[in-house]
Amino acid sequence: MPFPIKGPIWFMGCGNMGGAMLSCWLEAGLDPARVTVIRKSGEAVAMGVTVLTAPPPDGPVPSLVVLAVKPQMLDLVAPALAPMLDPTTLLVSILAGVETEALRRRFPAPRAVLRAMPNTPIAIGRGVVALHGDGLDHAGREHAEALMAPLGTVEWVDESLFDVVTALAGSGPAFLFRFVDALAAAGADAGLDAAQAARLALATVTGAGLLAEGSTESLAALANRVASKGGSTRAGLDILDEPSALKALIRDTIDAAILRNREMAAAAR
Ligand SMILES: NC(=O)C1=CN([C@@H]2O[C@H](COP(=O)(O)OP(=O)(O)OC[C@H]3O[C@@H](n4cnc5c(N)ncnc54)[C@H](OP(=O)(O)O)[C@@H]3O)[C@@H](O)[C@H]2O)C=CC1
Ligand SMILES: O=C(O)[C@@H]1CCC=N1
Repeated sequence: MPFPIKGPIWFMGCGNMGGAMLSCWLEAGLDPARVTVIRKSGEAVAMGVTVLTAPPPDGPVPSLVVLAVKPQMLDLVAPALAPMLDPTTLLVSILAGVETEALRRRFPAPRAVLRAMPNTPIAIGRGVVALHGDGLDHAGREHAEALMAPLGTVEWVDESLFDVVTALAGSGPAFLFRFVDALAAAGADAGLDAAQAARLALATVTGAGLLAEGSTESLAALANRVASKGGSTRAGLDILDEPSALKALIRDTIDAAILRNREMAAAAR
């Protein structure tokens, strides 16, 4: 399938996330000659991609700009970038917390603004990308979905819930990595070799995720398949299922992340 957007494509910032998005798109057939990356270090990205430390002063207006700097850098990069855009530019922002209105104030020209919240597994095309569009018609939404499809699962979310989806899916991989580490550490504390425990914990989580993905059964039913009545898994689940245990811990974790997203949103307003 041809890349869904024609014309020049700029990345403002190309670190963990910008870099992963770009790799996915190049793998999906994007011609690197169409891409300009603007990044502080000027470090090379991929063969054929132009890398600059400031927006190109002349040349064609970009059809697509991906904002992929840290939210705190927004006001540093916006003044030089905004005048280079016109109504035909699709502005995509992956900045946590920063709302459409805050983007529009800094980038008044683009007709369409797309907020996207990816997560790090996009690097292998198995991420989650939550989207909220402003100024997109039906065709524009279809283009946005096609643009993000190589990255993984794409879902539209109302902007009022963007901080929540950022906490759940954007931050989610970090929370899960901690869980896997905790599983491994508990195994090691109980006597397993630490490296072996780490391998087993990761393989268990990967296998369980794939099993759940391919199953029509609920997660509760899948857990019950592991836990025989009166058996050892049930004894462990009884600890996790205490009202003040896992659910409360995860709720506090997600709430803390949501709160921080809201603080960043307020700062950008
Ligand atoms: N990490 C994650 O899991 C997720 C992050 N996000 C969002 O993605 C955005 C980027 O995060 P992430 O990729 O992790 O961050 P990184 O620190 O990896 O990347 C930031 C990029 O910004 C560039 N940059 C910094 N200052 C400037 C400047 N003055 N001019 C131009 N470029 C500059 C850096 O350039 P250089 O590389 O040359 O130093 C780098 O390429 C954030 O807004 C974050 O909220 C969203 C979802 C998930
Ligand atoms: O921690 C952050 O700010 C971003 C948001 C989602 C993942 N990383």
